[in-house]
Amino acid sequence: MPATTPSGAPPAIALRGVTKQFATEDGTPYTALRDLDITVRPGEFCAVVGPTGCGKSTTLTLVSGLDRPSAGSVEVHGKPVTSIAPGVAFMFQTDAILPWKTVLDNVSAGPRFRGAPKRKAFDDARDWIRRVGLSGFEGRYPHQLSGGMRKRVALAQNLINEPEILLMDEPFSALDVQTRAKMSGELLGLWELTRPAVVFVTHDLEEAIALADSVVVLTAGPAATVKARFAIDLPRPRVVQEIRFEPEFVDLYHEIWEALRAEVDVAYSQTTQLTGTEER
Ligand SMILES: Nc1ncnc2c1ncn2[C@@H]1O[C@H](COP(=O)(O)OP(=O)(O)OP(=O)(O)O)[C@@H](O)[C@H]1O
Repeated sequence: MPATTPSGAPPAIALRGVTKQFATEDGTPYTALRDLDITVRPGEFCAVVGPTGCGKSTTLTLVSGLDRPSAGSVEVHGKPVTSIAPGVAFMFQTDAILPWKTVLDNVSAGPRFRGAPKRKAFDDARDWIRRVGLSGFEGRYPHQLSGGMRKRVALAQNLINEPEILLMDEPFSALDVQTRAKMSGELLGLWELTRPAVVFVTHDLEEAIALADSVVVLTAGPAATVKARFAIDLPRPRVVQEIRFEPEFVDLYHEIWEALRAEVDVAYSQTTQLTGTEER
């Protein structure tokens, strides 16, 4: 695994030999991740797929600094992650926007927290609100918005801070299929503006291929690790809703699904065995 990118800069993200164990109720450790190696270049869009419960969210948590590995190293821009790192934004499955604040106040919260003058923070927030297509909704509260609109607020709230790294944990999974495809397309357009390195966790292989420069497939847990990494060399800019019909896309889908299917089968048989045991 290279220690630097071809430009000589360290990778945006480097997980090397990472193992993560959790304590269980009976005191025995549960090994969620084992010997995990993932590197992401500055500006790279990396999608992580794997069967349910394999450790995708745990991987993001380790990069964010919200938790520490049991063994191995996690580095951001060549520096060990010891706490929540500046320049790293995290977008979760559930909305993290504040219900008692307007769209404008939510989006300007980051710059204001960092001490930007109110006027500048509001001007920048209005710019980002426009970029995510919400001009005219500055004074609305989150409960007055649709799910897709709230995701747009969350995107603006993150991107206004111009993060160098954006961690996304199934950010659009709560949306209906059409809104989800639309949001994925919009995400790519917004990503092009500031080009953070992205780690995007998803269950949806089509979404992963449509968005990413690379797709990492994790094995089924326990002790999940990287099974394979695929380069997605489809040209950009991409039209997310249409790229899935391209022959190159279909070929990649078949190739990656072969790797993923075996792990999904393992995870599924583990769950059904567990269920069977419980029912006996
Ligand atoms: N704080 C914790 N304590 C104990 N076990 C945990 C903890 N966090 C995660 N785990 C376990 O680690 C494994 C990986 O969890 P994780 O949430 O990272 O998987 P995932 O791939 O994101 O799952 P999903 O696809 O269902 O969202 C699971 O078996 C989970 O139960």
